[in-house]
Order: sequence, then structure tokens, then C-alpha cells
Amino acid sequence: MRYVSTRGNAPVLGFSDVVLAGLARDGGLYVPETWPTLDAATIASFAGRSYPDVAFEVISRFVDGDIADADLKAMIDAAYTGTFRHPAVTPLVQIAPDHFLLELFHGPTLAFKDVAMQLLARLMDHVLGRRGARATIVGATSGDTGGAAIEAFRGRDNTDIFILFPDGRVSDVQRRQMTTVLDANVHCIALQGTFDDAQGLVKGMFNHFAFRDELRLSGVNSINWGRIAAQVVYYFVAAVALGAPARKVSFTVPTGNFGDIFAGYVAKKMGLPIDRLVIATNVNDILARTLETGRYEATGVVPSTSPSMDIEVSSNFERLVFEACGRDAPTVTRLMQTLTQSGAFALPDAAFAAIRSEFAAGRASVEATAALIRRLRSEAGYLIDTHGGNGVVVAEAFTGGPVPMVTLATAHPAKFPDAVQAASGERPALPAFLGDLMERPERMTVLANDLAAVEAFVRRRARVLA
Ligand SMILES: Cc1ncc(COP(=O)(O)O)c(C=O)c1O
Ligand SMILES: N[C@@H](CCOP(=O)(O)O)C(=O)O
Repeated sequence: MRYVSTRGNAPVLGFSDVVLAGLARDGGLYVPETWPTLDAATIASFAGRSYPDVAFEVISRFVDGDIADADLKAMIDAAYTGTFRHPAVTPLVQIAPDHFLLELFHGPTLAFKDVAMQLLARLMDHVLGRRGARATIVGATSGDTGGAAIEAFRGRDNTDIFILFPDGRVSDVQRRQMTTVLDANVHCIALQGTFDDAQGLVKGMFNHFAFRDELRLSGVNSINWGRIAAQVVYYFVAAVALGAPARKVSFTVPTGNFGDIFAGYVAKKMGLPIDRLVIATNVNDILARTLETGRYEATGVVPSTSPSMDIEVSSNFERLVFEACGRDAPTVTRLMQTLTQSGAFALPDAAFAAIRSEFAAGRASVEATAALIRRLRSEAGYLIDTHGGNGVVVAEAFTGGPVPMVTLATAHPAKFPDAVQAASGERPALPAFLGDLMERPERMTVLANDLAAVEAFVRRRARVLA
């Protein structure tokens, strides 16, 4: 399996190199040259098997021998055995006759990011160890990626990790999950800007080749194909539990950077019979507007009660545009340059039609999500977080037919206690192992939204230069 860039002008790489590369050198994102497929009998055989077993079946199609099967199996087992607080790893919960929640928050930092990050850290460590190399990881977070990455990479000898988060725009729990980890290889940067600014700086560091090569940069955001590959697994696990491949299943995904729902699209490309893929946005609804008008247009991010979805530059949308444009890399390059220059681009007609044939979309206001949280608590006895709540609000417009709907519950409600309490009257408690989180000492550095300042900070701290 080889990987090509969405912009067509970067080296073609194998899986191990793609996992270390993060962003492609032409500014694009790596995707498999062709989609691996699983036939119906193979998908049916997943029924009743453990999460690590299914993960190996799916992920090995993307690794394609680049890492020995025995090593890959061992890393998958270690990632998903004993690290998640539920034996099923990603259990399903029924909230209505035809509506299920896929709980993705049973990992160490209580968000779906743990599912991929627990494996990605092991994969990167393995590849670096094999090469006797070190890397400097830079990542941007709107709240959850950062904590999951720090937890997965803390204390590792081969990597230093620098996480940029928007100062004052993540919840206290999210911030403390990052800033209270005091291992020497962990560096938290409270950026004076938005998540889009943070992501822009990360991409700026990757596109500054002298810096990128000197620091041996790697990325752990969903620009990294390893993240997407690991997230594909739970679509298979959930759909098979509900009767696939004999029965179609729909998914609604709370969306920001488009990585999670793109993983669903990949599962469909691989042969999983997915009926609808529904994009759920909050008030930052650039993707819902794009699905309506064909025009991707930034209007400015507004803080909401679901801060992890407060995103306008939705990185992985580029992977979908690449597919929808018939893998025409020059067109993707032109559209992305237009976005950088003017803050907007118009999808070509055929690409717009292709996207609308695969996806639906909707938005959830802060008020609608608060009402939903209250209703779900009183009617179903279920306390959902604001991000999953956005998903359910949007999903309910698509339920009622013969196809079951699965909404991704992407975070534990205790990550957003104030918003969940304001909506439901109940303050969700952190699990016992995080009981003293609010008392632990914090360490972070506040930096301006300035590439040179961030690069200087990374250069001063990175052990790769020692
Ligand atoms: C809790 C939560 N839900 C949903 C999302 C959106 O996921 P994605 O960025 O993959 O679209 C995020 C951030 O990524 C998140 O942290
Ligand atoms: N919501 C995310 C934003 C980054 O997304 P990623 O999946 O590209 O890492 C976060 O919580 O940080």
C-alpha cells in the first residue's frame, strides 16, 4: 500500500513513513493510492470478535506488511487491552428504538481521540525505535486531541511533544488534562488565538522545511493517516453489531476537523454498507453551509458550549475534496490556495454533487443541544456531553426509517461539567482516577500567535537537537 498526497507533489510513501510524516511536503494530506476492500463474508466474520481482533483485520489492510503482522498485533493488543474502562472498548447504547450512541469516551482522557492515539503512539515509537531515530511532535488542539496525545506520548524517550491550545477556549478539565502532565517530554503552549490559528501554526512549521527537517517534525492531528486508519475500526465494530453487512446502518458524527466522519467514509469505501453519513456541526457551521451551497466560506469562529468543535479550517475536508474531484490534485491545490488567499472556495459542480450524494448535514444551536441534554436525561436517563448532544440533535432529523442510526458520543460529559450541569441540572463527576485533577499543579507557556515565537520555543526545548 502506497500513500499519495492530495496535492500530488510530494513523495509517495509507505505506511511507516506516512505515520511519521504528518503533513505531506506539498502541504497536502496523505491518502492510500487505492482503497482496500473487505468482502461481505469478511465483514460478517467480525461478529462476536474482540475489538483488537477487528482492529487488526482493518488496520493491517492499511499497513500492508510495512510492519510485521506479529508486531502490529502486539501493538493493537496493548493499545486496547486494559487501557479502556469498558471491555467492548467502544460500546453501543440504545436511546430510541432505531437510534444508538457509540460511546467513544472510555479511554484514559475521556474522548474519542484516545482510540487512535493509544495505537498511534505505539506505532510511532516502534518505527522510530526500528530506525534508531527521534522525533518532535507538534499538534494543535481545540481540547481533546492534546490531552489524548500527551497521555499517549508522555515519558517516551523517542519523542518530545508540543501541543498548542487556544488560551481560554478549552474547558478547565481539558486544559488540566494537558497542563498537569509534568513529564519532561511534554510541552503545553497556551496560544493567544483560536484553534484555527493553532492549526495554522502547526502547518506553518511543517511547511518551513529547514525547521521541519532540523527538528524532525511529526504530527498527531488527524492530518496523520495513522489517526484515520485507527478510527475506521469502530465504524465496522458498530455496524456489524447492528447487523451489517446484511443490514445497512447510518452514522451521525459531531464534526470539526472532519477526521472522524472521514474515517466513516473510508469504512464505506472499504465495503461497509453505510446508508447515510450525517455531518453534525455546532454554530460554527461551515460544513453544513458548504453542503447547502457548494461554497466553503469562513466567517469567523464563535465560542460555543462544544469547544472542541469550534473549528472553521476543517483539515480533512481536503481529503474528501480530493476524492470528490476524481483525485485531481491540481484542482485541489488550486482550491486550497484560494482558501488561504481569500478565506473561501467554490466546489466544482461535479464535486459538489458527489459530496451531496454521500453526505447529509445539519447544525445544532447551543439552545437546542442544551434542551436535548435535558430531555435525554429525563426521558432515557442518559447524560450526554455537548458534542455528542450536537450529534443527537442533528441525527433526530434523519431517524424514523428502517435503517438504524448510530450517533458518535465523542466525549464524556465530565469534560464539560459546567455546560452539562447548566443544561441538565446534574453535574457529571470525573471518574475516580481523575478525582484530584483540579488540585494537580499545572505547567504551560503562554505564547502569541506568531510562527517565529512558537518555533523558537520548540527549538529551545526539543531534545532531538541535544
Ligand atoms: C469531543 C469532540 N467531538 C467531536 C470532534 C470533531 O471531530 P473531528 O475533528 O474529527 O471532526 C472533536 C474534535 O475533533 C472532539 O474533540
Ligand atoms: N477537536 C479536536 C481538533 C483537532 O482535531 P484532530 O482530530 O485533527 O486532531 C481537538 O479536540 O483537539
